[in-house]
Amino acid sequence: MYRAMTGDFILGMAQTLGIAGVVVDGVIRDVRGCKALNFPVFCKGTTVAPCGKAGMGELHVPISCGGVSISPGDLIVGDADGVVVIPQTMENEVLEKALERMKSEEQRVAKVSGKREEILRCIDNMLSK
Ligand SMILES: O=C([O-])CC(=O)C(=O)O
Ligand SMILES: [Mg+2]
Repeated sequence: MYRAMTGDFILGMAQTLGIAGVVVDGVIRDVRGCKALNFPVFCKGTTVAPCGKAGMGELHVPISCGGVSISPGDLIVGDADGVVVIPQTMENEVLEKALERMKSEEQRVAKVSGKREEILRCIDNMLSK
């Protein structure tokens, strides 16, 4: 069984210290308490097994999390669907593309919203590709 990387006690302290959120390349515990914190936490699952504390760790060094390389200064963005890492050097390019994508999604929804014929045309179009 995997051991927890953290639980509601440690996460509560992180929140109080002003940390914006936590991404764990592993599992956490104390789910009910973690949810009650209303603090962003991303993890692979949950467990009952407590953490095995192992030293101080390091700050401001490149890491690998979930198989993704992350350097100090990179943006970590998460929502209900998951987490992405945006390299600092690509920040503006990714933001620009994300805004374009949001706009085209809005247009796509507006085109079919409440319109049966448009929905059928849209489905035909998607299935013909
Ligand atoms: O397993 C641990 O010691 C971590 C824990 O429960 C917590 O932070 O609440
Ligand atoms: Mg605990």
